[in-house]
Amino acid sequence: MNVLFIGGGNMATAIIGGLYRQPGTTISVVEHSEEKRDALAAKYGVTALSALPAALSADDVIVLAVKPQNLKAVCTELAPRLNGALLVSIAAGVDIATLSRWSGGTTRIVRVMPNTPALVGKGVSGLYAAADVAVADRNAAEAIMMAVGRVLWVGTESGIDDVIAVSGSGPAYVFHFVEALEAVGRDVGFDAETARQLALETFEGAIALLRDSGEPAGELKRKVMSKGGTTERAIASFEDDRVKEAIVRGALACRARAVEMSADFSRS
Ligand SMILES: NC(=O)C1=CN([C@@H]2O[C@H](COP(=O)(O)OP(=O)(O)OC[C@H]3O[C@@H](n4cnc5c(N)ncnc54)[C@H](OP(=O)(O)O)[C@@H]3O)[C@@H](O)[C@H]2O)C=CC1
Ligand SMILES: O=C(O)[C@@H]1CCC=N1
Repeated sequence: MNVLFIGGGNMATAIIGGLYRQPGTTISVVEHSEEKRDALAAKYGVTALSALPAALSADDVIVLAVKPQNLKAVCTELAPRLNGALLVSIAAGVDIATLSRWSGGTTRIVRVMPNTPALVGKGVSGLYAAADVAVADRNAAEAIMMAVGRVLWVGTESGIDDVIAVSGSGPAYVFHFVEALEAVGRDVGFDAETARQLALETFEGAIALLRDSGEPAGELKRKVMSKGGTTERAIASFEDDRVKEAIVRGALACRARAVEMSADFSRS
């Protein structure tokens, strides 16, 4: 499979970091920044280009990995040289109908919503394709994302917005929480490295326990909360501050932004 990434930033790097180990996959990247091109070529042995190739072929898979606001320009430039290549868009907030219109009317499009843990092979991606997209094209998009983690197909395009709210943007929510836990560690007197290790081991251990035990998070939470003890006081404070509700509101605001972006781009 020949995979051409357009945009070699955070998310493309995360996917390439897993994909480059796959036998039978040739990876090229078109990226503006010379520094990023050099880094990608040196680290992953990919072909790094400063401009789009003159012509593509129907066997190529093009991964659109630029920011949504750069996507119209990229698609417009791609349209005359696409020659039926498959488009895989990882952009948030740009619908297939809009991508198709910008790309000269092609319908060979799969939308994917990955997340950055792809870089360490622990990504999770939501995928969506319209009913008329061939099984071979779905399989190609799925194979790319399976190289960097788990995949989940959603049955409607709005399902991609649902995936963004939970797992696409989700790593940032977790990092936000880790930042707070590290800050507590430092505030009570640990050095920065110790505070970081305590926070990370706590997250890793808690996730491992969730997976291994199969018990719901609420049940495991209750097992930490000794009656009249310390955790009970912490959780009561979180509840007073409506922390859970704030996280839900934030994730729904994330989803609403994806919907808003899709509406805006559909008019451009
Ligand atoms: N980051 C994440 O966690 C996730 C991101 N996504 C999606 O992935 C896409 C990329 O996001 P992310 O990787 O974070 O963004 P980045 O800004 O890190 O990467 C995009 C890269 O593309 C370059 N670029 C812009 N226009 C062109 C062009 N015409 N040709 C070649 N290169 C170009 C940019 O260069 P320059 O900066 O010079 O413009 C930049 O290096 C977005 O659409 C986002 O919605 C999806 C899921 C998760
Ligand atoms: O913040 C964003 O718009 C992108 C999409 C999902 C994660 N990052």
